[in-house]
Amino acid sequence: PETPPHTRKLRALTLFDTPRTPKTLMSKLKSRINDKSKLMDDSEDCYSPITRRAHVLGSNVRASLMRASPLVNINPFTPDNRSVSSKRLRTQKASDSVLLQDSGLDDEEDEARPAKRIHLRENNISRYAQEFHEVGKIGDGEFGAVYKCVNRLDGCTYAIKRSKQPLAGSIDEANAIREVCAHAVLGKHRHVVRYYSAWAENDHMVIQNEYCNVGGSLADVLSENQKAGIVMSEKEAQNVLVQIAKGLKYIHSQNLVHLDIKPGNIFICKERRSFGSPRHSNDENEFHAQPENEESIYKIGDLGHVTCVEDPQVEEGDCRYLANEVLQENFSHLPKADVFALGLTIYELAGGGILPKNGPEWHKLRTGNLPPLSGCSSEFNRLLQSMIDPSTSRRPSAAGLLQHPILSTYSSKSKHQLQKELNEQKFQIEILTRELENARKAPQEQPPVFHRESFCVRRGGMLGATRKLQSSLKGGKTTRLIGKKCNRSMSLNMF
Ligand SMILES: Nc1ncnc2c1ncn2[C@@H]1O[C@H](COP(=O)(O)OP(=O)(O)OP(=O)(O)O)[C@@H](O)[C@H]1O
Ligand SMILES: [Mg+2]
Repeated sequence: PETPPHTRKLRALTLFDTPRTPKTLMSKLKSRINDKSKLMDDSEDCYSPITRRAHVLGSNVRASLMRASPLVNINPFTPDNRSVSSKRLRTQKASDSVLLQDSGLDDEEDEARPAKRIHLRENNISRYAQEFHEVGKIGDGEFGAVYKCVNRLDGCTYAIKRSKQPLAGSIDEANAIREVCAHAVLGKHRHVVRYYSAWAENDHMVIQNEYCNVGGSLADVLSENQKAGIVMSEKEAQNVLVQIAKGLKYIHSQNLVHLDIKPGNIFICKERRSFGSPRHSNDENEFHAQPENEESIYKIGDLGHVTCVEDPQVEEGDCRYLANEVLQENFSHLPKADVFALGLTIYELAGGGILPKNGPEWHKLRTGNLPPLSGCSSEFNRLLQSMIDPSTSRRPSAAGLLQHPILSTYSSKSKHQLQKELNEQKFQIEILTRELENARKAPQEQPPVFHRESFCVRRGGMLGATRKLQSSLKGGKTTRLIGKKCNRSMSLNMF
């Protein structure tokens, strides 16, 4: 290998039969040792950063800080708080005297606010049993167990992740809070698992997430395929690659990185193909056998390792997918470490076999030496090879991957799909035109009535027609929009 890993780390790597890297193991060990002492003086721990700062600021400022800072955690991943934390980083480097002269109370207050203010045990509201009906366990990870649950009130199904160990005061607590913060910031993308809420019960973190209805991860698909002697087709592997690259592109656009991309952290949803869906079933791009009206949506989950690009707090992920530069503690190109992990994930799915946790095979992969997949095209093999290139500058970015010629068919709509969508829109326009004619002919005192379809078309770009309809609404007398004179089957959700 070009850059041999640190020998101490290398030795430790071979000692444990676990995908966790030595750094993770050591930090866990340390946290357990520290746990007892932290538990003994919890209140001081909670406020110690404030107290420390307050000594510098004087008693008046201390009093204001205690009054002004609400007891809430600070999400380190929101853009506002990221700028505060990088500011904090800069000011830490400056001398204390300069800091005191330059800062007003507001700045001092921002800097003095610790990221973690509420400890899990202070938030012990029992919700799980009260609010959810547990259907069954759907997964088990290093950190937590995941249950399929139905919310008693809204009747919807969720995946609820509960930490295995009591967390208060441990490093796992910080990680759990990090996972929640990351979810709260990133939960708005089709290819990232959606977050609903989080709370603590008996020192355990509980996270309520979107339930990915296949009820497992790509690791489960992989092991089932391996048992059955099946290998995922190149087209399906490309489909997974595109979807996860889209999720990563979004995460990276927020200046965050996942750092634990692997089949076990990619969850699957089967969705009905919606009206105007970009996927299509009857053309040459169909990639696998599943009912025509269903498609697989792959989502990035398990955000327990997410960190900021600018001020990274790196907790290494599974060592089988770990880029060498991260092991070497070079954190200057972290998004490319996600691309590396994705490359090996896809390689494994497409028949590359079980990945090594250490040893010469592990190092060989880190030199960019990827044995070609026999069932796949040379172009696809080359693409995977580039994703694990030892040079981060030669590795494509997540956004760059989506531009790759062999993947572009998955990233854009086909001619067939565009034609289909155009026909659907023409049909909707025709319906709206007729309704508009009828509305013009109708007697003045009758309020205009819109079908649900009208609304759909308005959203589809029928601005002119809508303006006419709006003006006919304004011009009329004050009318009851919903009720007495309206046909019950009509809908008026227009504005
Ligand atoms: N939202 C979800 N929908 C469906 N299944 C899920 C969901 N979240 C988790 N699972 C299942 O639970 C398993 C463990 O979840 P997750 O990876 O979040 O836990 P973890 O303890 O953080 O894992 P790790 O060992 O990677 O640290 C997953 O591999 C998956 O099978
Ligand atoms: Mg996981």
